[in-house]
Amino acid sequence: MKKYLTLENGDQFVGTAVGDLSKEIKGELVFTTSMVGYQETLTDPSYTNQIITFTYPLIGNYGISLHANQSPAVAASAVVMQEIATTVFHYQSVMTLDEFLKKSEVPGIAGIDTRQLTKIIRKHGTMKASLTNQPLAQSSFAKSKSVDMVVKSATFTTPQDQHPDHVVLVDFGVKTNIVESLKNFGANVTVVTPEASFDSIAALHPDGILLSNGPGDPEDWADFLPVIRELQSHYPLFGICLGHQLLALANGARTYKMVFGHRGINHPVKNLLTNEVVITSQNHGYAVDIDSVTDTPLEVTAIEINDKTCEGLRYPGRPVFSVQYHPEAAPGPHEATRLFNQFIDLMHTNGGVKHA
Ligand SMILES: NC(=O)CC[C@H](N)C(=O)O
Repeated sequence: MKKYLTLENGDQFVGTAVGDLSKEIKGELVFTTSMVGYQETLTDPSYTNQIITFTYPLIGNYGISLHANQSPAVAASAVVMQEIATTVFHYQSVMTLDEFLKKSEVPGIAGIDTRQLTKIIRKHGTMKASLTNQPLAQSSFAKSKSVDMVVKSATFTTPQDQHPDHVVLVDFGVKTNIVESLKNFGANVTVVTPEASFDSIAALHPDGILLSNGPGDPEDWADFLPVIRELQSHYPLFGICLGHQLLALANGARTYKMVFGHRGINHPVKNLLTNEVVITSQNHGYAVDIDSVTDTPLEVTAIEINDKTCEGLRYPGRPVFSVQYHPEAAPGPHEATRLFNQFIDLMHTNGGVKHA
């Protein structure tokens, strides 16, 4: 069965339908250069409402495991591949990628020249696209908000340890491995939604606050910025990806939409304080305007080597910092995992008490 991928600029690709065969969708077309980790990528909530193109030519060859999901189901709207593996080899595999997509009711298209498609996205930038069962004579791409801001309403805690560091994690669409990484470093985690007020967070007696990753335009979260301003003056705070962008906005810096973003697992980031370079996992389409940080109380601590964009911030004099990349990886290299350690250390030094 054929499937049609139509881009906002009129370009059209024809391929084979995979996953949910009947479903037709629209979304923002992006590409990731990750060679592995398709299951983690597809279930990362930051990809909500996006159509993911994998630049790696063969996807699905080690199947789907019960342990790799970053959220309960596939979060991306659709997937574009050159070739989808039908024969799967891995001892933990419980189903094929095609079965996983079908189960998640997510459509896909295979047999696409993803190299040509990626060149188009790199030239014209990420754009809206649709996946349909019939060729589109003329596609209509209504102006819409970047994503529907649907976030989980559940608040959960991990079992109490004897002396746990208590992290309150504000969930804008968190990846499972951020919660797991905090737990691995001995923290007790309570997840709250961005509807939480400062008082309701303070009532949980946190030792530290984590602002999570999440989909969409950071400017859509303006209502939560006053809460961040209060949180950062009371608690150690760590922002990851969207959380980093929100920390910047809360302090008066600006964000902007990048041409095609950073999505991959080998982005080199230079720490400006130590001159050290780490290879990082990334998935973002917006960035903090590095020049706009100058007029804020924040300091830029890291840049992406290739395009010199802002990758890290800190608030001098306060135990508050953030990174644009994903230290929890999943998928990706584990070089930056120690940032969780740094966060735990800040909570210990600070003792979770008011620091302002
Ligand atoms: N991974 C994320 O948190 C992504 C942040 C934001 N939605 C962006 O695309 O820039």
